[in-house]
Amino acid sequence: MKGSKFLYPALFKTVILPPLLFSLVTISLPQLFNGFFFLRLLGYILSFPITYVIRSHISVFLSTRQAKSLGAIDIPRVKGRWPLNLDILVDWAKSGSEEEVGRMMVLLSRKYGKTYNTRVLGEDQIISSDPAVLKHVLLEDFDNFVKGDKFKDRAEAFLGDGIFNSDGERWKFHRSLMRPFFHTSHISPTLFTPHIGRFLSSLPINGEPFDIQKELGKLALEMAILWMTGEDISENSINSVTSSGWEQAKKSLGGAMTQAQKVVGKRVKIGTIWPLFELTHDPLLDPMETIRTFFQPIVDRAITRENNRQGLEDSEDEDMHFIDRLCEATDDTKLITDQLINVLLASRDTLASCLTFCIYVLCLHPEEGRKLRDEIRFVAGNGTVTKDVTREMRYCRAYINEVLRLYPPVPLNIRRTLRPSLLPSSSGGQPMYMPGSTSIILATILMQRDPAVWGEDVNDFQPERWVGDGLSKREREGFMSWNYGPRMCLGQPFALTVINTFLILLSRHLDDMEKAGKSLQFALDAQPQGTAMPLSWQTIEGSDGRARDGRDRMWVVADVVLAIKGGLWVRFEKDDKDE
Ligand code: HEM
Repeated sequence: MKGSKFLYPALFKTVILPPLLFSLVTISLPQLFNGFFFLRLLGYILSFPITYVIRSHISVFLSTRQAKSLGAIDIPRVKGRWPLNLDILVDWAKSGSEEEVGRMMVLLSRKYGKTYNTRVLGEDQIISSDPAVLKHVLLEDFDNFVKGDKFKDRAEAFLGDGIFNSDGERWKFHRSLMRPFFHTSHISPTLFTPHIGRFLSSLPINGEPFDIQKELGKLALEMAILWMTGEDISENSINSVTSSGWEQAKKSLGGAMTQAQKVVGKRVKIGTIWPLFELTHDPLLDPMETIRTFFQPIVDRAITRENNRQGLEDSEDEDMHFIDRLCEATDDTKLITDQLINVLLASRDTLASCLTFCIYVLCLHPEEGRKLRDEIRFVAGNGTVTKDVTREMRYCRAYINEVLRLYPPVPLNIRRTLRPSLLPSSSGGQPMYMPGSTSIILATILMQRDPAVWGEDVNDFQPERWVGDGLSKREREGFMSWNYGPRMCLGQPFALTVINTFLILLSRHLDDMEKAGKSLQFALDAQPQGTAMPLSWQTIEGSDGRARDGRDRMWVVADVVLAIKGGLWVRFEKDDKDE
């Protein structure tokens, strides 16, 4: 059975062990129970919560003792309103995909500090937004903090044996295999310029509202596939594969990726007993069928190309794509496909999220948008977008960094200890003891919005803070949108090339629109019902720490990545001054 490696031991501990222990009690003390059927029944029923509570107390006792022996302290444990902190579990489950998860974390950190243990159902669950802890986890004790076998087990059918789904030596193998392919020399803005140009000119300009977040999701998918495989999968494009099955898979690829991500996300949320929720069907079968149908002929063709290239003296070809470099390095078809799926997962949503928030901020803070466009006009003019041009755009880079600081596409990350670890604290003091086989949620978004790290103007959108040598060591270490340490994002050069190119072309498009007296504005009236941000959050008092202290105008949620609830609805509107 799928997932049985973790399920059976868990079932033994929670379902079999308690009555077994109670049976031992009844056998050793027959005089107490013989003839008292209801007492026995009650004993069996109570054996479950009692064993749970005893196990929980034993683990707390052992952890505290171990902490003391190492000169450390316990990580502060949250004291919920209900036994075993069940209220936290319920709040967590209810808030699910909403940004209220972040809200709960803020409230808890106000009470317990930047690192605390929610300890739901007697199981340690550490959460931290302390830069010192994040650095410790992602860099200083890197080998000890892994994605873990449990995650691998839940994502295996989707990510197979890919970089995202591996640790230790296997991860090192993937990383060293793929690193050279992400080098900036293999990524040129000219690959994306026509595509982004077509995207921008397809946007409605007659005042009709449109959800640009959704459109950017498609664009990010298309650009990732274009760079990885050379296939243009945008509408009306001509492809090297033509079968009707493949055409169908091409159309459904984005949806299939989202579905597969949701299934894995749900498994992670349910925890060890996820296989029990999939006894009658495997929800990954359909999306994986689509994803594999899409990639298989593309991989087959790349392998044929590689075979034809072999033996040729100078096989380095300008038109080589990520897939060709993979085929050059290995002929393992499954490995190649797994890597493509992993990179697609890593790139599509993060890129779409960053582009979405670049536009959101452009509409929200027109003054900074104006500075961005002035620089683009000055540096890039109307010429070809090249790496030299993008390198010159200092304000643009600062703008992107500031977007990533306030709206990190991956707002939370998670790791698991192999062995116990001693967590530091930014405020000094004794280290905190974290047991082995325990998960920690790294709350990047809270760290990047923390006044203790970024100063009192933390919630202001201020690209200037990134210009020159403006950033302090504390701030530099408090920015982890690309992750940190050996597992830092491999796709950064790709992502920045696309984002820079996009902003240049967008700026030119906005200039053209301006000549026609139109500007891009929020279309709040078009926001689907129930997704508009509550009005009370638009003030410091009403927001109570949400919505960047009342600065946001749209409801930001932590979905698969950071996103805007209901979509980012905008329109090209006639400027008031022209009316
Ligand atoms: C703004 C866009 C992006 C952001 C903010 C971002 C951020 C991140 C983060 C936070 C991680 C660590 C994830 C983890 O620890 O589980 C990561 C890993 C990774 N990213 Fe990105 N990413 C972006 C775009 C991309 C793109 C476009 C690609 C590929 C073309 C890519 C490829 C990867 C890969 C392969 C990894 C795995 C690295 C490893 O495990 O060693 N990313 N990225």
